[in-house]
Amino acid sequence: MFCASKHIFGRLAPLRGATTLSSTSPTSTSTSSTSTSLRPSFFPSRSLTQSRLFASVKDLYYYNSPSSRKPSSAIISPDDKDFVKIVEVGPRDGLQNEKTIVPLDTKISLIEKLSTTGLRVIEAGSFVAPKWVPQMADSTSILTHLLRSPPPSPQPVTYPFLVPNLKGLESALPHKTPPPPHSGASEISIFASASEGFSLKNLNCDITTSFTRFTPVVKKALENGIKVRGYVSMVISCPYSGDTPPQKVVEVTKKLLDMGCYEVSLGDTTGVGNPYSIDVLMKALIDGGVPVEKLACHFHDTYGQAIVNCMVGLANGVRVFDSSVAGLGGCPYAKGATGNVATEDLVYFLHSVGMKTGVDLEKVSEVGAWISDAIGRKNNSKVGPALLAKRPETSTPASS
Ligand SMILES: CC(C)(COP(=O)([O-])OP(=O)([O-])OC[C@H]1O[C@@H](n2cnc3c(N)ncnc32)[C@H](O)[C@@H]1OP(=O)([O-])[O-])[C@@H](O)C(=O)NCCC(=O)NCCSC(=O)C[C@@](C)(O)CC(=O)[O-]
Repeated sequence: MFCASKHIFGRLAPLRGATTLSSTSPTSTSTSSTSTSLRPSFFPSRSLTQSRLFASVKDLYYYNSPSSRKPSSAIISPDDKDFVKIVEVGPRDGLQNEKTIVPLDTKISLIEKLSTTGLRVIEAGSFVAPKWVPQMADSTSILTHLLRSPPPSPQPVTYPFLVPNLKGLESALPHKTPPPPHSGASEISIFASASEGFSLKNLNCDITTSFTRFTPVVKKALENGIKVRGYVSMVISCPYSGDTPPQKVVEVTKKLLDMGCYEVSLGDTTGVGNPYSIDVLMKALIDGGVPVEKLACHFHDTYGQAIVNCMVGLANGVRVFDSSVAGLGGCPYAKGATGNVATEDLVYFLHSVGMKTGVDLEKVSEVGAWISDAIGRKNNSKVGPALLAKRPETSTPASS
């Protein structure tokens, strides 16, 4: 049977080298019909990138025979060459922007239900200042619960927590004294910005200061055996600072990797990216020496481009994608930003091109329906409701 990912890798490697984006003059890129968010002024002329992009997409679909497009929800090894890791961010990114505080029991139920779906990474909360993000104030209780009563799951699951500073790290470290005793988080994420404006809004400091604060956090976390993931926000454009130069993303990504992050997730926080701008960014990162296997894509779906942007990430060799069940979410400091790409839609897409996630699409769709109902939100997944609507009426819903 034809292997999709082999050909994506195999054929894209020469493409990357062969295609030179030489027309980089900002003046040559501006036309009256293209808004800045579609083609940021830092970005090169469209035609060369277009041919490269179309070749990548053709690789992804043309060479993937229909026989390989089977749902793959069986438990599979992360070492499988077609494996794509999904980082479920619903309980954190998905809920952090909810105005009404979601009860702790609902958050824990969400994490427990997600744990049964085959997901291997579920971001469970964040140790940030409660006056800034009150919705995440109960994250210590969530960690304590997960450590005391690990959710039953058919596969090993990691539950990372966001940490902005040393005070946040204290909550993630093992506690020997009550209340409450716990043995610590196994993974944290630090979150930087590629734009000064968002850094000031989100972290209350500029990018340089944020790194001064991250340095001791990463050092202490690693000393305590805690893995550290990095985020870069506003990788395409920022509502406060305008378009983000790809080189700035490269610089921030490299800093995060150099300081000890094992993986960096690229946040299109406001979902303004499109296949063109994402492709240019991917090329800048890869050509800039960032190993693609250390990258993850974290795309919000504000403009409905998240799935196609994930396809561009996949075609460039990315094998880690962040998503949120039912497309929950938004960012408290990015006005108008809506949720991440829905996990259900991402899993459907990945399976359709022959990649393996280990995620049971039907089960995760049930969780999406349940949480949307539980918090009174519209389900932003397209696939979940469509799939569940096709089920025979005798099926039992997940909410029972
Ligand atoms: C970074 C700070 C803390 C600076 O906030 P600050 O106000 O500059 O900090 P401070 O050191 O001056 O402290 C102010 C108060 O906060 C407390 N405090 C201070 N730190 C903590 C902590 N860790 N945990 C609990 N409490 C804390 C501290 O104790 C003090 O309490 P007070 O004396 O007033 O009672 C603040 O700006 C903050 O919490 N920011 C987080 C904002 C946030 O969570 N944003 C959303 C997540 S990022 C995101 O969604 C993007 C992402 C990752 O998904 C990727 C993408 O899509 O782009």
